[in-house]
Amino acid sequence: MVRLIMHGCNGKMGQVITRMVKEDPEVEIVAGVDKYTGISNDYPVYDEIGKCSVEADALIDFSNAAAVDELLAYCREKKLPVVLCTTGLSEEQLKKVEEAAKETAVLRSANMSLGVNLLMKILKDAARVLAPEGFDIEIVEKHHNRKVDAPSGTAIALADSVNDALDGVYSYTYDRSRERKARDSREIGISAVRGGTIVGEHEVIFAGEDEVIEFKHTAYSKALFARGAVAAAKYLAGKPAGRYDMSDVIQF
Ligand SMILES: NC(=O)c1ccc[n+]([C@@H]2O[C@H](COP(=O)([O-])OP(=O)(O)OC[C@H]3O[C@@H](n4cnc5c(N)ncnc54)[C@H](O)[C@@H]3O)[C@@H](O)[C@H]2O)c1
Ligand SMILES: O=C(O)C1=N[C@H](C(=O)O)CCC1
Repeated sequence: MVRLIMHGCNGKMGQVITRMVKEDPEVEIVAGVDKYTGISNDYPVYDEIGKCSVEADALIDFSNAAAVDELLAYCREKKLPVVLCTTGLSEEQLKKVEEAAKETAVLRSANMSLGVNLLMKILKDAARVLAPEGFDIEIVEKHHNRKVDAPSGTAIALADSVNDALDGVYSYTYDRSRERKARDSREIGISAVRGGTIVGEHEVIFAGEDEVIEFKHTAYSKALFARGAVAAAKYLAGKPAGRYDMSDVIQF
């Protein structure tokens, strides 16, 4: 049995995971952490990570970027493997993720779904063929009206995946309204749409002369991300310190 701490347990993802884990005989949530304590769960809930002294094998985090520094310090100190799913982390926080991974197992992924992780792999091949042929690359993402970070972590991860395949020479453009000039050939445009209850859509567009190729992933339910996060926690429990990602968990 893998014992989990659910960080952000009373948020949307935390509650989807809470329900999912009840049906899974291989995992158990032994404690939750959330600064909002107005929901009753069948495990103890602490309003700050530092107050939780419950023994666990792994921690899943779906919270808020502002909570991540304290969380990383906790996981480092306890040598607790952490599945970090919160998006919108700053450059400084990403460095702290690397530091934490020297002392405990850290799996950070902006998107826990099979489809997006496969898409990242496929995009590398597409980019290597299409970019030298002059195709422009644009990413459009759509999410629900409660999302606080933009662009999505997934959109940035998709752009990084493409850029890695192109020797990292592309820059990212998030806003075209400030300058009146045509796009540079070595840029990836990233646009964010927010509205209603859209769970998550990502389109990567390669636009060339007289032809356009589009790759699209649509998430229809948050259960998709929850399944990936629980699988990641099972994988990470007992692993040595280091950086892991979803390609370690998902066998393509
Ligand atoms: N990696 C993925 O596949 C994936 C999928 C969905 C969402 N996300 C990301 O996960 C995060 C959470 O998403 P959500 O839809 O569940 O959001 P949400 O706002 O519904 O839930 C976040 C929860 O975290 C709690 N929280 C905030 N600050 C806290 C703190 N300091 N300590 C403890 N708890 C704190 C909030 O009270 C809230 O209950 C976002 O960053 C989102 O982008 C990632
Ligand atoms: O609902 C969210 O918030 C999501 N966030 C992730 C992101 O920023 O990429 C993954 C999709 C859902």
